[in-house]
This record gives sequence, C-alpha cells and structure tokens, in this order.
Amino acid sequence: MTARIARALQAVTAERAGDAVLSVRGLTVRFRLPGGRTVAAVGDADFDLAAGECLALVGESGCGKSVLASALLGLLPGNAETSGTAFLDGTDLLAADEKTLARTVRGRRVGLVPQSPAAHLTPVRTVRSHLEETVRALTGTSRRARRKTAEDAADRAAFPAGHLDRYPHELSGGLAQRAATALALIGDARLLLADEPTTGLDRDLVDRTVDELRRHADEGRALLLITHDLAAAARIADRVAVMYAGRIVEVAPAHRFFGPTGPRHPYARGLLDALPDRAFTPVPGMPPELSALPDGCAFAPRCPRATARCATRPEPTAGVACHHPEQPRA
Ligand SMILES: Nc1ncnc2c1ncn2[C@@H]1O[C@H](COP(=O)(O)OP(=O)(O)OP(=O)(O)O)[C@@H](O)[C@H]1O
Repeated sequence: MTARIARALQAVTAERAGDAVLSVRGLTVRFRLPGGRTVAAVGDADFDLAAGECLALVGESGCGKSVLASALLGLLPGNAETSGTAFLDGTDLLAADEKTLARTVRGRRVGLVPQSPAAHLTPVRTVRSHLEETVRALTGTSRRARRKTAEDAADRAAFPAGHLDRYPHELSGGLAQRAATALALIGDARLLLADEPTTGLDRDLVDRTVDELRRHADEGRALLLITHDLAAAARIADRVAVMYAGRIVEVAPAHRFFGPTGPRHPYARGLLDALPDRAFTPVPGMPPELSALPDGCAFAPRCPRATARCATRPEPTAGVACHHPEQPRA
C-alpha cells in the first residue's frame, strides 16, 4: 500500500470515529502555467478538524492558505490540479462533482467568509436583500421570519442595522467584511472557513468578530481561521497550523505555540519574533517562488539552523517538519 493510500484510509478512519468533522490527507494543488511551468501552491497538507475546534492557519502572504480553502470548496480555476482527500461527513470534497458541491456543500455544510468580500456581493442588491435571499436559500424560514433571521445574523457579525439597506458600493471594506461574515453564519454549516475575516477592522471589531466565530465553533461546529493576525489566532484558536511555501510545517496546540514554550519550527519562531510586542525582528530574506521550489526544505535559505541535511525535505514528525526543530524555550 502506498503512503498516500494509507493516509487517505487514516483520514476516513478519523472521520468515521467521529473525532473529525474534516479530515484532510495529502492535499496538493498545482497550477499549470503557460509554457509548461507549474506553481506548487499546496503540498501534501494533512490535518484534522474536530467539532467545537478552531484551527488557525497562518503564514506569509502567498504561501497557499487561500488556495487550500478554495480547494475544499471546489472553487479553484481550470488550470488547477488537485490531489489528496478531504472528508467531511462522509463526502470527499476533493472528489465531489460540481452538482454535489453546489447543492449540498457550499453554504450548507461548509460556510465561507471569503477573502475579498466586496467581490462576492452582487452590486445591485442591498445587504438586507443578500441576507434574506441567503436565509431563504439555506433555511426553511418562512417569509415573515426571514427578516428577523437576517437581522440577527447581521447583529452577530457586528453589521450595524442602520446600514442594512446599503448597496455594496456604499460599504467600507470593514462593513463589507462584516456583511460577508453575517452571510457565512446563516447556513449553520458544520465547517466554517474564514479567510482573513478581520481585514479592515479595528481591534475592538476584530475581537468581536473572532469571538463570534469562536461561539459558532463552541456550538459544535469546526472553524478553520485563515489569518495574518496572530493576536486574533491567539485569542480564539485551539491549534495553530503554520504554512510555508505551500506546506504545513508545524501544527501545535495554541497554548504551547503562543505560550512560553513556543513553536518548534524555526519559521514559526520567526513569525512570532516579528511581532511588534515580541522581538520585532523580521524573518530575513524572502519566501521562494512556488514555481521553483528547492528539493529540500524550502525555508533553509532563510533559516539560522540550516545544515547540509536540509537539502532533503523533512517529513512531519510529531507535528513539525524540520530536521533541526528548536528546543522548548521553557
Ligand atoms: N490561478 C492561479 N494560477 C497560478 N498561480 C496561482 C493561481 N491562484 C493562486 N496562485 C498562486 O498560489 C500561491 C498561493 O496563493 P494564496 O492566495 O493561497 O496565498 P495566501 O497564503 O492565501 O496569501 P494571502 O495571505 O496574501 O492571501 C500564490 O503564489 C499565488 O500566486
């Protein structure tokens, strides 16, 4: 049996055992470019997400976080090639056909707070109309109750009631973000993918938004929070997955990741040390082009701990893909 098949079986087992709402194994996405080049946007991602759990997916811009979320919803463009498995309640999202995804997955079993909310709103409809239409499509709510359900969703996402009759072009970035969050909460999906749900919000609204997402998870749903905002991740995540150049290089419990022990992958340490309230020291250098990844560890050229051994790619061991993981700080 190949390692890949063994991992897919493991995913089905985890999901059947009821431990996982979502069980992802070997998720790989490549984009074909003109001239035969390829972009390795996501490589061999493995993770599980349980009911009531929030997993924060963090990493520098362009490392593949949004592509991973789009793959789970079957929203990748035609030049993408996807492999691996992603089981959600018995359905492999990566193998499901468009009809299944459109009728039973998107919005109903998987909610999405998209990264560019304004682009997902129809320009000629007000926010209220978006919300009420989504309530109609996703729930059996009667016409009379629709208005109230829509207003409740807006309130949960801190979208002000006085702005419900505005059109998308009349919304600030932060308001569009909150409208998108309200829309994503309506279907009560088992899995919520929130892709940068706090962009454009000030700190109070960031806290309010992520707390609402956390409450959503606490009611027995699973939340994948994709974010640059490590403070937001520290506030609500149970576990943190760090992505670098398309690969998940560490998955750690949030209390260890943000606590005195700290993460073990040197890149994860670097991300934390770059924070203004920590060492405020950026990770030197730049991430590699995803169309020209090295054979070995992609972080090695920027890594203070790299040795000749890093010319071979490290496989994840005890949650860390590194030949020279850092020792716990405490
Ligand atoms: N259709 C496409 N064709 C080729 N490459 C693509 C395509 N879509 C995305 N990519 C590439 O995939 C990589 C991962 O992009 P992705 O949007 O997932 O990054 P990200 O981690 O979400 O970044 P950010 O935090 O800025 O949103 C990027 O290098 C991007 O250029």
